[in-house]
Amino acid sequence: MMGNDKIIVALDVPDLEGAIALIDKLESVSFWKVGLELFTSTGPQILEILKSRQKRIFLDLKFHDIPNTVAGACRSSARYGVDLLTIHATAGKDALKAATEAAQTGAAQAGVQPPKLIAITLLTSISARQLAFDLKIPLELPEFALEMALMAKESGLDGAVCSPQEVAQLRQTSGDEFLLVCPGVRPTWADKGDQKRSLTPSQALQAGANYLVIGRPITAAPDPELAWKRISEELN
Ligand SMILES: O=C(O)c1cc(=O)[nH]c(=O)n1[C@@H]1O[C@H](COP(=O)(O)O)[C@@H](O)[C@H]1O
Repeated sequence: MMGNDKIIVALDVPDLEGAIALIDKLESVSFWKVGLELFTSTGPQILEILKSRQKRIFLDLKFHDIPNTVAGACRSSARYGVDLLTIHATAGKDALKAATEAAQTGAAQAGVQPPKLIAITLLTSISARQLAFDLKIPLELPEFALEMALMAKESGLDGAVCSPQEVAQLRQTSGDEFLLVCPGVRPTWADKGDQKRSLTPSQALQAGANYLVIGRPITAAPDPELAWKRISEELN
């Protein structure tokens, strides 16, 4: 299958047992995302399990703190030898720069490849209305996402996380080398849940995403294998 190496499946489950069951069930998934729920529960043990199965890892801990603290977190994360790592762009330029350097340092200390550090532009669960009325950001949503991505790029990050609805514009502005990862992806037959700015997997890839992050449409499906197969087939 061609399309499915571009899909990162979100392992959003509460414990190690549930995670292992999914990894074993979805054998052909090669790239898994470990996020706040699972990592808080299991710690690095889940990373060891994924590595022992030769899987690629997106460690999505979405750091958002002062420069010194995010740098420390990125240094520690990079030692695990993960492939992708996230930080919020709104932590600011100094934090983004410190994080970039620290990720390199941590990886070098452990003798592993440094992760690609990518910035969250604007969470895909936020609507244009919420951006304006709750967060009081006086910019149009696409412009805000773009500004965050450009700041991340200027600060030396490898890429950004954005919704599929902004990815075409970000691709056009940030060039071919900048990694663009899109969560908030929904096949036509799946529930939107809390995602506000979604497109289908094939639309998101056509718009310029390097990777798609998909969780519940696969992991919460009555038959996760079937859902995974269906999505992979829709992409090919
Ligand atoms: O960093 C992320 O991966 C992320 C950023 C974002 O803006 N929106 C977003 O949904 N995510 C993650 O992507 C996954 C989406 O999961 P589903 O909505 O179940 O497909 C979750 O694990 C989120 O934590």
